[in-house]
Amino acid sequence: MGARRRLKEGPYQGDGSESGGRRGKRGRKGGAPPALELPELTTHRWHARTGELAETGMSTMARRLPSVIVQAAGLAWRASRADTTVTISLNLLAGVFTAFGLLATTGVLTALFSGGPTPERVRDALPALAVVAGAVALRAGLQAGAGWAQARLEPQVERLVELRLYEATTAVHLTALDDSDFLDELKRAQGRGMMSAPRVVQHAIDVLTGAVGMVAAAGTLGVLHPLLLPLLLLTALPEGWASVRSARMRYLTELTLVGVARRKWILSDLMIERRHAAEVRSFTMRSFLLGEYDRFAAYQRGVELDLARRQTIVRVTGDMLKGVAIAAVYAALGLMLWRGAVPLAVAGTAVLAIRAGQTSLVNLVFAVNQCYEEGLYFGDYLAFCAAAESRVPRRALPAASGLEERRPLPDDFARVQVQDVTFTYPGAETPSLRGISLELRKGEVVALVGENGSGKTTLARIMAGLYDPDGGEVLWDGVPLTGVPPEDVWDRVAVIAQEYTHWPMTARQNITMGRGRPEAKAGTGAGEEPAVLAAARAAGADEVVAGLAHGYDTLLDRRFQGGAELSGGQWQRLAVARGFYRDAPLLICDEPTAALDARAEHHLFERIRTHADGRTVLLITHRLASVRYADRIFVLEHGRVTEQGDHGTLMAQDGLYAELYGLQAAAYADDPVA
Ligand SMILES: Nc1ncnc2c1ncn2[C@@H]1O[C@H](COP(=O)(O)OP(=O)(O)OP(=O)(O)O)[C@@H](O)[C@H]1O
Repeated sequence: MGARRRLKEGPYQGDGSESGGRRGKRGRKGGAPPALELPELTTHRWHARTGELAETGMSTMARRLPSVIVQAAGLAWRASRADTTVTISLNLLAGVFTAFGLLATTGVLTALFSGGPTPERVRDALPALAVVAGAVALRAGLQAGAGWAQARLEPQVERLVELRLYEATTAVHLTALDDSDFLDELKRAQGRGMMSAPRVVQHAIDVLTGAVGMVAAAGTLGVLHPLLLPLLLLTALPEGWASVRSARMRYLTELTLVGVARRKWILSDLMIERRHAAEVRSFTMRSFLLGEYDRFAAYQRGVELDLARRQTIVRVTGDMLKGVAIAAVYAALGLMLWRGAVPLAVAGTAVLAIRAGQTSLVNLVFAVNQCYEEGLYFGDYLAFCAAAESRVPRRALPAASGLEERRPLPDDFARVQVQDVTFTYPGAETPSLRGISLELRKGEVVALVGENGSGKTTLARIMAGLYDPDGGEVLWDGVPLTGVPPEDVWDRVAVIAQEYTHWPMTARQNITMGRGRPEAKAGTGAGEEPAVLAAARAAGADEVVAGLAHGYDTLLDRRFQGGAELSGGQWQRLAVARGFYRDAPLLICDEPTAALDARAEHHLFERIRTHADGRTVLLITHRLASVRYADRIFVLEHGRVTEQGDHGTLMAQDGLYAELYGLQAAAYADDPVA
């Protein structure tokens, strides 16, 4: 409530953050907007660049700019050599014609300002006028061609950077996605970083275009009279300063509002998404959510109004300085004319050249600023891609050397051995697995049981080749999983995961995911691929599909027209069918029945008990009645195997298993208390 009142009273009163206080004393260097009062947003790493930008002066920018331009050029070159070449060469040629046209203007003016009757003077000026017209037309054509090539470059650059990022994120070690720093860098790279790539290319080309225009105008002025060159700089500087400062203010404001925008986005998601709608109503969340949204929106509005005010001051100051500079330039030109230092025709051309050069210089300064800013974000993107690529397991790379000398992973196995496996999640203080050893023989059903957090899912993920153990090995007939490409392991393991994806695709694709055959037939059952039908029947998903409007072709996502929604248990039946469909020798079932009704659960465990068509099954479940038929049971406690054996042995041991089993059995007894 306190924070809310503060915001309502005036967004910038009382800055709670240290950086905001310091910046306030220094008078918000670089046009940075006031810092946020909301501690959860001020500390966010999204602001990492704010300070850097605020502190960066023009000289630092000029020093670092070449490397940004080289990166942009490299990116454009990789995206399309032809379009990059065309863009650069046409821009250079356009500059040549600009200078040519300006110089030809002197001829026109000389003819017009000479003595004699007017029709004669006009006639004399015609050849030079034709040259000017030709140069202007050619320059316009060249600029249009350059613009077209530049527009073609943009989507190609976007495609390149998107692909590079997603190639890395889908290949990195799964542990990277448990690392909060990595996730943070990923968000920055995927959002602002990726967006900056086409912009950095575009601004680098703008820098080139501005520089070429400048050189053309400056060259012309230099030819006309060397003193005219500084006059050009004098007129362009105030406007250049104003546009850079104003852009930087806007930029810093946007950056400071990123946290607010994210919060607003999360809140709007809560208020419009169907999946939250029921809880928003039943927990009477409406006024809370609207109030929170309004709080952030009010803050944003305040910051933006403040920006508009500060930008106007800068723009007016720039315009005033520009007026003074232009007056000084015309006074200087007048003086030179009066003294006879330049003829009238040359002074006329100089005015035109100064105007052209002024526009180019303003564009150039602006483009340099933009290029530098975008370059910072592009740097984030590049750094993330490099970091992500270094976290792709080396053995996953196509050219991984040394692997070919090792033994390949067998298609099937006689036994899988887990030897003294230890594992700690990144950033975790305690290990999740401590020296686990167990063995699975072909065709067995082996169960892992234990209380919440004992390490069952973690072990299953290591056996599925998703995590590499910190110590110890998982071996398939003596071949360590860490020595073969991970795809080879994933290909031979089917996982029915505890948390599975509701793939926003058809029912068929939800079953065949990753193994789907392109020729998979459409239809509602009769023409369906037998393996799909068998997997669906085994999981009870056939009943789910029978109730869908378009059978296996039904899209399972309500966000699309005609899309259907399933219940939790129906989704789980599809997830189980997906596991059964995948013809892999090892089937890992991690809590496969949590959402199933009693009949479906019984049916599924019956299937697993009969060894799921001869496969080896690793079963994780808290339903101990279903575990009693397993060939062997391993009990995990705090990441260690503390008991092992079949049901009878473990009951006789009277340890944790017997206790948990007894508790569940008692719940079904006629008189639980007895
Ligand atoms: N991504 C993760 N990052 C950090 N720690 C994790 C992560 N996933 C699990 N853990 C921790 O590892 C330990 C083992 O978790 P795991 O999911 O393997 O347990 P489990 O036996 O499968 O539990 P449950 O019966 O609740 O499914 C827990 O202490 C958990 O907090």
